[in-house]
Amino acid sequence: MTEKVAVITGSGDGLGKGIAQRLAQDGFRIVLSDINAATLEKTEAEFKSAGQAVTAFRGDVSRREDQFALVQHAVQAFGRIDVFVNNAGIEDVMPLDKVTAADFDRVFGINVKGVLFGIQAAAEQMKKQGGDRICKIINAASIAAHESYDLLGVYCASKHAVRSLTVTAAKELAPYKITVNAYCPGVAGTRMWDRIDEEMAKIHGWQPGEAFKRFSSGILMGRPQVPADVASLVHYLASPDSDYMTGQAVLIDGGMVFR
Ligand SMILES: NC(=O)C1=CN([C@@H]2O[C@H](COP(=O)(O)OP(=O)(O)OC[C@H]3O[C@@H](n4cnc5c(N)ncnc54)[C@H](O)[C@@H]3O)[C@@H](O)[C@H]2O)C=CC1
Ligand SMILES: CC(=O)C(C)=O
Repeated sequence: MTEKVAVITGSGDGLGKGIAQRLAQDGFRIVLSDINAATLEKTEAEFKSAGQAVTAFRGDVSRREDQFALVQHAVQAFGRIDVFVNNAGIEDVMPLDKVTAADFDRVFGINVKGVLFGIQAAAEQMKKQGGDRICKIINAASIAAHESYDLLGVYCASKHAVRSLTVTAAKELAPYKITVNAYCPGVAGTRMWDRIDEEMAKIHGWQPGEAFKRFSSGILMGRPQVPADVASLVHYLASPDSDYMTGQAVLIDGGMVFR
């Protein structure tokens, strides 16, 4: 049987890169995608020098045509798609009374429309494959999909929307043998948290690192997470072990939010 193929958006850096590394170790052929050409090229070169089967596509998940072009690129390179990870996302740090229409559209354009377009593009291809294997769509949600935090209102609303899209897509795509689940990380020290920390410090007059420390201080496992923690869950969601699971938004946060 042909090797499986996984597409991961926002995989030039951060959690997406960690997920791509884990799925490559699991034997998937990897399609990297990111809006940032520099990190994308660097990550592709790292995968190639590790001898992994990889291709890269530069795209913006908020553009529907880019998501469909990403799927075309994957199929041209590797013939099929088994797993599509809608990982790319952005944050926004401000109180609700400061949010402009443009701020809202930027966050929802990437975090929500990006996931919707990814689901549409991936499902179209997976349906064509005819259900020969169970295919998996896996979305990045967050603890912010289960809880709502001050200064992160629009971001939290966008991640609640991702949870909802995950359930609807699971219901609509089950007849085609496509499962749809989401992973919900907690606090990971990626560039996203560097930016959140910087913005919160400006608003509260805190020292650099303080917001990250405050958010991480109650984690039961005693440390913030690293990309490999999140990638372990995505490994499971991408594997046949999760074939009977769909429509779930699973927390992987070291013990922060309990649902
Ligand atoms: N870092 C954390 O603590 C948490 C992150 N998450 C979610 O996990 C996902 C990944 O987060 P991080 O790796 O921390 O973020 P990050 O900011 O470190 O990396 C995100 C990657 O996505 C890319 N990207 C941004 N906008 C894009 C677009 N329009 N099209 C394509 N690629 C784009 C960036 O260039 C970057 O490589 C996001 O959806 C985020 O909301 C969820 C919970 C916690
Ligand atoms: C970045 C994130 O998802 C948070 C703060 O929950």
